[in-house]
Amino acid sequence: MSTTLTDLAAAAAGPAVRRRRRPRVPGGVALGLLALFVLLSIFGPWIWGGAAGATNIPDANQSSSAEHWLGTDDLGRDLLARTLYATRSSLVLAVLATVVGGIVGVALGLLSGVSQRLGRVLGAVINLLMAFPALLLSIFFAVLFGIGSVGSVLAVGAAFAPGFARITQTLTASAVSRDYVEASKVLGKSPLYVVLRHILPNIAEPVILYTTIHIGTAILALSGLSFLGLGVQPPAYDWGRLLSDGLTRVYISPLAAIGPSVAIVLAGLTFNLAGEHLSDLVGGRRSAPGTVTDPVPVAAGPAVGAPRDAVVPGDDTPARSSAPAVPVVAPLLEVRGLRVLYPGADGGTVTPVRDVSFSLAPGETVGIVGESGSGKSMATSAIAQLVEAPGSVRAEVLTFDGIDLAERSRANESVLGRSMAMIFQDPGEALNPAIKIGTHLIEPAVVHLHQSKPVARGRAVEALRAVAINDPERRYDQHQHELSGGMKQRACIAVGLMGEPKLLIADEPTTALDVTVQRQILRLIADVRAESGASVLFISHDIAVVAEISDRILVMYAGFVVEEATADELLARPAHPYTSLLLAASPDMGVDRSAPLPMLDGRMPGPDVDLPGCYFAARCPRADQTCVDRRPPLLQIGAPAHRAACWHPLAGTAPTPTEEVAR
Ligand SMILES: Nc1ncnc2c1ncn2[C@@H]1O[C@H](COP(=O)(O)OP(=O)(O)OP(=O)(O)O)[C@@H](O)[C@H]1O
Repeated sequence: MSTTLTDLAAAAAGPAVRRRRRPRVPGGVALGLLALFVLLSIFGPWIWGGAAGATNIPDANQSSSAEHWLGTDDLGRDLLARTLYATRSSLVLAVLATVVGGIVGVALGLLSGVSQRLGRVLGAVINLLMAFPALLLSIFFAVLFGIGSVGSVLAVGAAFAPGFARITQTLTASAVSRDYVEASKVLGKSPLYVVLRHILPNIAEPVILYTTIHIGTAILALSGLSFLGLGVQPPAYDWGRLLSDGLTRVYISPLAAIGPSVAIVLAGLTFNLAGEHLSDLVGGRRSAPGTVTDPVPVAAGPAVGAPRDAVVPGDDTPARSSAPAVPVVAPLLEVRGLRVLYPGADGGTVTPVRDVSFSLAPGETVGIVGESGSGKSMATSAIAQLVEAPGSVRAEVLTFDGIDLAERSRANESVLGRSMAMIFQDPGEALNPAIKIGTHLIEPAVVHLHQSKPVARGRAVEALRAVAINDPERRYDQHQHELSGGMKQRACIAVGLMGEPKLLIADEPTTALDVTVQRQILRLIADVRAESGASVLFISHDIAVVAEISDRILVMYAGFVVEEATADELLARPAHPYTSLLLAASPDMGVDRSAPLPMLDGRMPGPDVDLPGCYFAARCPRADQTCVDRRPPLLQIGAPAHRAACWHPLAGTAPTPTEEVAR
């Protein structure tokens, strides 16, 4: 009858994975019974207190009668009155024990969910404790904490804590991987803030449901302890104590034992059913998000008042900036020899990012393209300081807006939080569902620009308007589930505008959106760039999408930049065979659509593979022994801004070996 962790996780996840397995007792019955028990525990002692405590020796040990339905005890006290009176103590102790277990378990679960190392140790302890039945653990802890009400509450709480820790750990592990937690880290928030602000509100619902259900189990556990003489001690009593006393005279008056037994079973069932009903209600509520459709963006004009010359009226193509192809001013971002390393399974090292070097001028848009697993996201995570232990980031140079990102300091974190904004692939993941859109928006302004909330609110409404969200005042107070996918992504871009954005990192921002919305978002990013002057690092596996928005393009393969050129040059004269195959495989790039797409045979070497030569050699139609034996450096090929790492670049793009890129 108890609801399982899976049920709770399913309820938390939403209707898509929620299962209905059996006919349920109507929710109204469960809630009605719950209300009855609550009323009994409040008013019971007032109503039946006198009868429950009044001794009457001549009436002692009577069996059931019209006057005493459950009979009397050895002091002549009415057992029905005592059973009703004991509702308060039984329920209050059960609630206290569950709360104790909940607080301890949730704290342990949060700790193990946010710290991987601590998580492993705590996880082992939790697993060990979960191997024992809770009732057995309660008896063990009751002996440890001492006999009596306090000891039994602590014992049952301690026995429940592993279950709470397990569900919290599971929910936290899922919550910490959400993009809005990553975004919060970009803003430089402390782990405590992240836990309180982003994790706790999102796990609260299933944890509360779990608590409700466990009150029923706590009633059984505490009654069991009292029955065994380990719980409530005379003259105090609860249902377990009454059951224990009733059993001694079960042959005289069976109802003396049956009365408290029925109370225990009924109360236990009531809390379980009420928990299940709440769980259903939560699932039902989530199934009606009231999603609205994406509005057509503000006609042809730029969303944030971009200069008219940046946009051709009626043209839906995102405008490229007139920024120079090669940075001639001091770069905003300078990356040289960037590597990301993780410990491997066999004690070795895996290197998802092996060698990335590039620079980004103020106002410039650089696209990073490459097939899945080439290290695009990992490289930008390293730039945004989002690579966490056990991963480590190495770089010869890694500077942003004049600060050395290798130095972790509060001042640096503040610059990052203010000036760097991330736009993630799935806007639904990037916005915390428990927090209003407006709260997401004002955070960067309040935390990093120290603006007052009213000022930040004014700016937030303007930012929503700037990204073409209609009725921004109303949207400000809504939650993410009330917005369509395109609107959510617009809201995420608006969050980025709330600081002083100098760099927008957009990691596949259109992949999760449908095709028409994709183009609106691409255009919006181009407009935002034109208006704010921010640089953009735009990641996609789709070279056609990258080419539309970027001034320059980096092509990544197996953790290396294998080619770099202006967008026009790359499309017209790809030098690396891999780039050429990527272009040929993209149906949007003007290739003959009737011809079959060339397939890239073989697989990209994983981050655990260490090769002396070119990582593309095994799949390359032009490869020879030199490619297998020696790694090609990134060399200038033809045009000044065009570089490729290839011993045999494509015709018409002769290498210039003397101009090897300094690293
Ligand atoms: N925590 C991690 N530890 C070790 N390796 C990882 C970790 N996270 C990702 N990787 C590996 O790093 C490599 C690069 O991943 P990354 O996500 O940067 O690729 P990507 O080019 O962005 O791909 P996609 O387009 O699919 O997101 C992959 O092989 C991936 O398996």
